[in-house]
Amino acid sequence: MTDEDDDLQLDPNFADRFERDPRRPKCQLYLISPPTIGDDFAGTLAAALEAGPVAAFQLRLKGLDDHAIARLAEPLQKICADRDVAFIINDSIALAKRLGADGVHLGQEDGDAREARQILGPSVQIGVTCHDSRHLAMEAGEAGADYVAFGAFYPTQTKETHHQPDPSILSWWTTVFELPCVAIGGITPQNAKPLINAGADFLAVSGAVWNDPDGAAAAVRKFAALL
Ligand SMILES: Cc1ncc(COP(=O)(O)OP(=O)(O)O)c(N)n1
Ligand SMILES: Cc1ncsc1CCOP(=O)(O)O
Ligand SMILES: [Mg+2]
Repeated sequence: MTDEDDDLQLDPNFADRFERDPRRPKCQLYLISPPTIGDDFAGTLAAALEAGPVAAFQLRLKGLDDHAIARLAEPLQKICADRDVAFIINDSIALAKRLGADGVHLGQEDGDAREARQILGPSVQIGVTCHDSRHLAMEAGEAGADYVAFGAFYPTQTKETHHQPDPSILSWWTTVFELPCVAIGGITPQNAKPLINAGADFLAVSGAVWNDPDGAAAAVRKFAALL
């Protein structure tokens, strides 16, 4: 929450009374890559994308420079394109431009959505991390983002997190704005339902897919059964 959020009163029971707007598209799965990948990842990704509907795949590799990420991205981008899955680059507007990615995801420290729009053009999707802040989300919307991301909703091993929104932020957002919202952070097939019911347009998931003991494809099927 930012200080500005204090001025925006929100009833904590809002999500309980909320009914998903039937005119809004159904909640969809948005896969986030593991922070490091091995040679076998392309096969795992292809199997995951074929196991059920996936709207988007974000390449989120940490500890590598843009050149190294670009090399790893090439086969993964093709796997996504062949299956009509949006290929999103994390963190770097320049890399998204260089690869001709379908989108870029920007954290609060990763650059400005307006600048991204200028560089990437009108048809590239721009997502912005908004943590647990309605204020940041409205700012992102005004800056021209294509989606806002709230989280981390649940504890996660994938990233050190400092914000934990209540699902009611999704209900509030979808009641007030048409712009899609993404829920992220520790989401599993077991804990996803409150986020879907609260109005999330996308569930962004990493660990619960790539670390599922039954395999990533089985994990996608488990999510697909809920959506
Ligand atoms: C869909 C989505 N939402 C949030 C994030 C987190 O982005 P950021 O805050 O920049 O943190 P890093 O992912 O860069 O560690 C995301 N990547 N995707
Ligand atoms: C990148 C990110 N931003 C907030 S939580 C998170 C991690 C998402 O991964 P997981 O689904 O494994 O919690
Ligand atoms: Mg980032």
